[in-house]
Amino acid sequence: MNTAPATLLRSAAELEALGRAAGARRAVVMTMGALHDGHATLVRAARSAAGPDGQVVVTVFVNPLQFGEAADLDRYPRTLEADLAVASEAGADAVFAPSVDEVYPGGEPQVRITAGPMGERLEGASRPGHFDGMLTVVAKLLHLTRPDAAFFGQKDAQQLALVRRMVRDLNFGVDIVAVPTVRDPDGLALSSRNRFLSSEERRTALALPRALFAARDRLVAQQTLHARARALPEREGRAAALTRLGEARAAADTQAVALARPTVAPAAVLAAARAVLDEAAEEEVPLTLDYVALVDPADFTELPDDRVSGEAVLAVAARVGATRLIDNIPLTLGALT
Ligand SMILES: Nc1ncnc2c1ncn2[C@@H]1O[C@H](COP(=O)(O)OP(=O)(O)OP(=O)(O)O)[C@@H](O)[C@H]1O
Ligand SMILES: CC(C)(CO)[C@@H](O)C(=O)[O-]
Ligand code: BAL
Repeated sequence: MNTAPATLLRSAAELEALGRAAGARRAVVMTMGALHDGHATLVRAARSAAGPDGQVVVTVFVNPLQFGEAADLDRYPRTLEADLAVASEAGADAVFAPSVDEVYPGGEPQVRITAGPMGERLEGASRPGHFDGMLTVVAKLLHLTRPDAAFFGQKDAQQLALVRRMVRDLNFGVDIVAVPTVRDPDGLALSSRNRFLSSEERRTALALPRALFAARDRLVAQQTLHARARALPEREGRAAALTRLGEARAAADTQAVALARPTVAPAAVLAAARAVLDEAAEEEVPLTLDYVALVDPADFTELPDDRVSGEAVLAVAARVGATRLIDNIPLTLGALT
């Protein structure tokens, strides 16, 4: 791994001058700085995709266009020196950290990318204009860095889906690579905003991953039960099924339910998550739920209750104190294969 210090580039001209060897692949990781191990994981993935002869560029830019509340923009952590060290350690060759004037020399751009209907759902509904601002800067940074591949975290699942959609709809000709969410050992997804949480707030915030895991466990339990029920020979009656499974009488009824309804419906997955979130709303340091939704990963529309198979994302957003956090988990509905 390349642990030489990454070159700090402050302007588009410096980025242009970086150049690259003929045929060398360039991989880009876009960030708003305050780098943590989630970002480092993206950089390591980019490094291994680019290969030793390729080039990895990390961008660090707190994009005013994607912030609603001025306070959120003002207090966003800015830690460039530490970011350089993290990016270098993870294998970046260069860190492009332009000023706002460098990115928007003519002031706020008049022509922007519009995220469309997907940009108005969930995060888009809570942060109006956020996704237009995000896509506009991602488009600019793609033009400035001209990578073969760009790496994005699954933690910002709706952002990832929108970037994919923009690249497809507008023929950007770049590979978008998704990296799974990196979590602290207690389950909390790493996020630059976690540093604002007091220890009590952090305890409450753990309801986010707990809710997601409870929903996943509910789904898997039902899928497992159904798979076991299906595996029993048809001629065996319910009594024999009971003996085989070594379960109590109630289990036979559950089996009948499992067979009648082959998998968990969206409402049941959501109910498992909601139960955890409702409890957290009653804590002394409470969680204020913004949304919890089971959505289609392609367009972030909510799944109807009769959708019992296929890919899904369970997404949640909540405030704890003054900090707003998001998290999600990918799920596969339907019978175990
Ligand atoms: N825990 C994580 N696991 C994987 N990828 C992550 C994680 N946190 C952030 N990323 C990804 O890093 C990239 C840059 O994200 P960003 O700089 O906004 O960091 P962040 O920690 O999400 O900050 P915040 O949540 O406070 O905005 C995005 O593609 C994002 O999805
Ligand atoms: C992609 C991004 C760097 C654009 O500002 C930002 O939204 C982020 O850090 O996820
Ligand atoms: N992490 C996504 C960027 C934002 O919150 O503005």
